[in-house]
Amino acid sequence: MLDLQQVAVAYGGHTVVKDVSLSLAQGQIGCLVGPSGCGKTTLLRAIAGFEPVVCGSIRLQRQLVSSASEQLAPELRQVGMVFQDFALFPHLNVADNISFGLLNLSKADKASKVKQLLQLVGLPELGQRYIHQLSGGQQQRVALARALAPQPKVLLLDEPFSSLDTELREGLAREIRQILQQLRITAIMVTHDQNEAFAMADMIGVMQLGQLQQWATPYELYHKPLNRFVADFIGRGVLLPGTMLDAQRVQTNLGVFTQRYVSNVQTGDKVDVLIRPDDIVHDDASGITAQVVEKAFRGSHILYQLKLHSGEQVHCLALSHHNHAVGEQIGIRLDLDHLVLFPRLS
Ligand SMILES: Nc1ncnc2c1ncn2[C@@H]1O[C@H](COP(=O)(O)OP(=O)(O)OP(=O)(O)O)[C@@H](O)[C@H]1O
Repeated sequence: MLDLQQVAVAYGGHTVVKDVSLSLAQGQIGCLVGPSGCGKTTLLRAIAGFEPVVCGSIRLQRQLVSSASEQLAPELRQVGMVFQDFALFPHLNVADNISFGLLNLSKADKASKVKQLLQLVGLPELGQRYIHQLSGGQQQRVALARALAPQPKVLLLDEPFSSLDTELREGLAREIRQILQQLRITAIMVTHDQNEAFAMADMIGVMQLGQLQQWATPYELYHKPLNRFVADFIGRGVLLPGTMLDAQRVQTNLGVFTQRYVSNVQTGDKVDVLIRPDDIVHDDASGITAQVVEKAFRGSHILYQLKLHSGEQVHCLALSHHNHAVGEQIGIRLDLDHLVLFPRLS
């Protein structure tokens, strides 16, 4: 449906997006994450047709829309956009904002379409309100309805929730996912927030310095990061030093761990083992202890930052009735479902 092959985009001869290949099937939602300046918005703008590609190709429903020699104008791509600042018209009411892009429709058809869209985004009563009379979350729903009105082939969302409260974001991301799934709209969203990406995406792309490091399902990305950058970027992972005892067992300061599959490592190799907060279980009966350095209450859980006796620090997600003070030693054990290892960079 949406297919990018080896896309490169440059500003004034300086390449800021390099060799990006990804694809989404009809109705799938993709998210792009990565540090500031890594090229996420530029890639989105290239898909929309606002930036030309210097290499590679972009296809929408098999139609070539961008290549080094061809460039379909943005207005001919049938791409919808939702922006961070909503970009709604303050002098128009909600209904008129939504119907703004609906050309060639009778007044009655426009009204019926607007009614249907307001229903879809959960604002059936608010058509006559002005934008300043809406909350941030409601404004973003209107922006979504406006982008969906012309029935775009693909919807692009550029940090659509970043000006909203944290508590609102994840809920709205899930809700918008349901709306898009209901319509089987293919969408791609840029975000800074991993939780938002996890709530929204079928596929997530992690970008670094203009390159796509991994394009995978949220599960795969979390559990099988392809490289250190992805492991480090996604999900509060810590890389704990270890030494391979043989091709499957690794010795660390938290004990010996066995991997089910033989990977590309040999006896004696120095490696780093990826440890996520949910891999470390708080266990009073364990002989291994660590000191609480910091704690963050998360309602049902507490996220502890712990210092091992060797000095390394790890995170531990414990049930919140296990409430310990900073400075206390607590028992821990490692409960790893599978090992993610990277050869140590010396
Ligand atoms: N119009 C422009 N002209 C020149 N360089 C630009 C332009 N827009 C962006 N850049 C540069 O291109 C690179 C990628 O920018 P881009 O906005 O795509 O990153 P991003 O990942 O979306 O960042 P952020 O998360 O901060 O929004 C950056 O180095 C940026 O400075």
